[in-house]
Amino acid sequence: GERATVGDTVDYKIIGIDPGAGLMKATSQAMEDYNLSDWTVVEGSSAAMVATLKKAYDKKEPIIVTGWTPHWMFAKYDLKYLEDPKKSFGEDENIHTIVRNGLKEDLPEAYQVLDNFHWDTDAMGKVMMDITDGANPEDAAAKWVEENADTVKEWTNGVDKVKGDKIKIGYVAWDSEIASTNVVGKVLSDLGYDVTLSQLEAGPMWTGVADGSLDAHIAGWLPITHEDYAKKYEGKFEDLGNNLEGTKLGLVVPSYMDINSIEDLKK
Ligand SMILES: C[SH](C)CC(=O)O
Repeated sequence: GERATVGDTVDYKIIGIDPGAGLMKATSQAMEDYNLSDWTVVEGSSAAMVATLKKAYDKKEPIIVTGWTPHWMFAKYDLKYLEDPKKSFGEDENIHTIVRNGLKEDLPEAYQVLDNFHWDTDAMGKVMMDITDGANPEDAAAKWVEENADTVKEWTNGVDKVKGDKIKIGYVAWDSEIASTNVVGKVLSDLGYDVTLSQLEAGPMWTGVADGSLDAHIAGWLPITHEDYAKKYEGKFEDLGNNLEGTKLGLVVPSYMDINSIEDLKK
């Protein structure tokens, strides 16, 4: 019979992550832009997506997932982004530090550290790799902080220690944000804060900073990925700028698949 189409080989499914992620919004945009009406994007979680990827990859089976950089999966598996000629996934972006209004007055030392916090995809990648290799996030963060004292010093230089002030930082269980939030949490607790890291979905994370129930999150994928959240809460948070540059979103496949563009899904 005729050659199976790409869709046939993956049951017309793209393995996605949590529905609140901007990546999922961009993926449905891509479904529209490339007329992939007979495809479905499976909602789940970042952890479920990588588990499904591993299962297929270990058996060299076809699979298409929603992916992003930085992510440890690119170091662990031989993967490639499908080209996105219609730019449904936008361009490279940055991750911003988002804090509640009033934080500067209430917790000036934490505000200063959050404003100074900045690192790169290599640094984040190290922490992510340790976590995926079995370390618990707190230990992986403590190890990185110990091994990168000079970088941490840039963030805390001239900032006074505090005596147990409480601070609550929200994050979504994306591998990148599990890493960054545990590193910042460790630095703040070394400064004397009583730190709570609160795992939420993306919407409630933004809502929490806007209504003041969270002091901050360092998971602001902007300008496009989280534009809906940033617009919805405009004026109700302070954007302290980039804590990491050069992120990317898209559809990701193992290199053993002979497709290279989202256009190829039409076949
Ligand atoms: C999944 S990326 C870490 C962020 C997002 O898509 O909202």
